[in-house]
Amino acid sequence: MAQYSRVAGSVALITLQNPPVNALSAAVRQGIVDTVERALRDPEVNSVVICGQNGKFCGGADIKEFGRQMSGPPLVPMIHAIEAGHKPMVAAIEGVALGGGLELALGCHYRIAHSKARLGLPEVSLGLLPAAGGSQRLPRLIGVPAALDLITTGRHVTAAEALKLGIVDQVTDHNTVDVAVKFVQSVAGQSMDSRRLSTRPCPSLPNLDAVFEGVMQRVRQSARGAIAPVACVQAVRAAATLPYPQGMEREKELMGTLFTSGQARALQYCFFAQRAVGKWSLPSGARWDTSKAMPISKAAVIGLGTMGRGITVALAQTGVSVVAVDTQERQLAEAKQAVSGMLERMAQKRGSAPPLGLVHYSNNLQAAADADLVIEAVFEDMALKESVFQQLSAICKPGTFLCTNTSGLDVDRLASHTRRPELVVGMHFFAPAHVMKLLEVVCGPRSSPEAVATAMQLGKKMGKVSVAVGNCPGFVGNRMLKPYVEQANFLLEEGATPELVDQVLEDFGFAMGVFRMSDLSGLDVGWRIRKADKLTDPSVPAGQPVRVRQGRRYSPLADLICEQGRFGQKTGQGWYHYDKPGGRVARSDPWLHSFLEEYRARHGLVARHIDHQEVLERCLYVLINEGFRILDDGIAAGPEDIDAIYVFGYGWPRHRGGPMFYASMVGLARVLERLEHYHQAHPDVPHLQPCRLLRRLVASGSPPVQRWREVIKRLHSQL
Ligand SMILES: CCCCCC/C=C/CC(=O)SCCNC(=O)CCNC(=O)[C@H](O)C(C)(C)COP(=O)(O)OP(=O)(O)OC[C@H]1O[C@@H](n2cnc3c(N)ncnc32)[C@H](O)[C@@H]1OP(=O)(O)O
Repeated sequence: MAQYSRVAGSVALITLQNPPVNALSAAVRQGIVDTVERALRDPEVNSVVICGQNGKFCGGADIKEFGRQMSGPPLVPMIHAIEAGHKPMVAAIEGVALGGGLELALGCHYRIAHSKARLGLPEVSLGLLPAAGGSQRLPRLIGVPAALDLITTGRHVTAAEALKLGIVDQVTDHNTVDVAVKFVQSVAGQSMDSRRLSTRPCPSLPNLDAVFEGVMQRVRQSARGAIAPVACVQAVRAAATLPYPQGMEREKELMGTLFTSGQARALQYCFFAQRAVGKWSLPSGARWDTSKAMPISKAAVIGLGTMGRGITVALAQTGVSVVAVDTQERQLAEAKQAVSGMLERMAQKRGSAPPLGLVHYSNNLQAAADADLVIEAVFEDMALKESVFQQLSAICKPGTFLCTNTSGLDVDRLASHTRRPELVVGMHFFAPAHVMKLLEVVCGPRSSPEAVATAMQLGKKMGKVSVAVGNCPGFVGNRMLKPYVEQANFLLEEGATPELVDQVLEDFGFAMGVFRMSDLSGLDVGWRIRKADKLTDPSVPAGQPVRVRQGRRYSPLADLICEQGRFGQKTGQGWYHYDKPGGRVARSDPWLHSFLEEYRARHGLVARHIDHQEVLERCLYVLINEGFRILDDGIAAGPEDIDAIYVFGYGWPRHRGGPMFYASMVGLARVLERLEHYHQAHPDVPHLQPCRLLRRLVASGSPPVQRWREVIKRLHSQL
């Protein structure tokens, strides 16, 4: 809806009303059309201000309407009518002007923003482009390079940057509507001809072709197969090269392709999935909106390796005072330097002072005594972590939350080593912890609602997408990763190369294939875990083939690589070769290829041709199958939780929506059929056996992913 009122005698005030963000639903668009017509007709009105209710101008088109039959007046003629109007119209921008919201403002003759407002055209992150004239008006207003930047990245800009770029005419710290009303009165009666952006030429640019070619190349490289960023460049090119009406035609044509694409559906699903995981609830009754999160003003981080350092930085960035503890003097000294360096570099980028004073260092666990929350990030070793938890339990004040950054060990077992197991939760960060958006909050069976709520809220404050998950080996993300990596190793045994597997996964859209990723993370980490799981035991029982462990197929390839001291990037050799230890550029390694040949010969394996489809299906479907098991076991509340974990923590291409969404797009029956096929070919790989929940969903007609919870709800939940 849009409310019409008269202020200061002759100014029509149109207020968009659609909480929480005044999205341009059919009703709002109808309201705007009606009220603008009324203002233009009303002889008592000489100017118009458009604003949004509750301090928010407009969050753009109503994304919830996208999958449905469109109704109500379309945006393009609505904005055109505003621009063509003979009375001056000013957008009073508070809160946000995003997507269609900013396009509406660009149709106005002037824009005045509050200093705290954020503006942007984020359509690209929903798989779309600004198709209500935004791709044509913005370049005419601020020039091609700046418009390309905003439209292809979808980034939000502050009011200050918007003023610098020329998007807004004025920024105010006062009441924006009052300022806009005063302003519009001052221009009432003037000609608006020069203020209509559609009538302006795009500022000319030397080497136009070269600019677009360069941008297109960059965009294609970083888009990893996403089509919207490419269409955005094409639309801006139309603005730069065609008259406005033809440019609008091109914008419409490009949007037509995007709007119905699977990628747009996937990205819009991701938008809602990200919000859905914030509304967590546990079978214990604990919920996001009723469980009390405790304020955390002082935290302690124990163990200052890579993870501990990143977590310290992330906490300090949030304004939390941190005591960073490591009992090894050398590690402590190195950590001090590294943490300060990271804080300084980040502050320099932001143009603010680094929060160095918030971080204190100690070599004594006792320093954690008065912390509100402790995050243990010591070496991934159960005995060591148990000992740390035992000590923390004795040292810390009553009520201190004890969190572990373990990537997969039993949180409940750690809790049992404390006097207050209800205060223990997992906070599983992803490296680098100050950059990566994901946080798995692991709820043990005894974790209290307050402990979960506190960890979830702290994660949110740190800018993370926090997902509540249950306690099992590897939790959600790493549990699914295990069969994926295992399948990749089996493919090598059967004739594939790391280059082939990585290429297929990167073509799918992963930032890095599984082998390049393993080299980056360090191969020794998994080796240590397999040793702890007794999988690498050299004294395999007599007569037992070495490619079978614990009754199932096992590939010792990664162990053999580690035995050669090849731990990945850090040692300069792993699945690939690097020019030096710590080198980043992965090169094909002839040694590895001969090693694979010798390995196959030793085990009587004959290399066969493996096509891209098999690589993709075996790697992805086995991971998805484990996702179904996780849902069936009640370790994740819904498919959105798994998808958010994979998109924000594991480099799953966002335009594919996450593994569970992808499965629903492929078709559950097809995923089931292919898993059955591969399981038949590899009966000694239990992970390929289709999971019960997948069969159940197929039997119930393969409902869309948004309705899986109805089937899962009836199953046992461990969350
Ligand atoms: C050929 C056909 C032509 C069709 C033309 C279509 C044109 C499309 C152009 C567009 O405008 S696309 C939309 C562009 N806008 C956005 O991408 C903005 C999305 N929203 C946000 O980024 C954020 O929500 C926010 C506005 C910055 C607010 O962030 P905040 O953290 O304060 O709150 P949230 O938790 O994110 O959101 C609160 C609540 O509001 C819902 N919501 C937000 N934006 C929209 C929207 N544009 N449409 C519908 N709903 C929206 C969000 O889902 C939350 O809802 P919940 O139920 O409370 O979870």
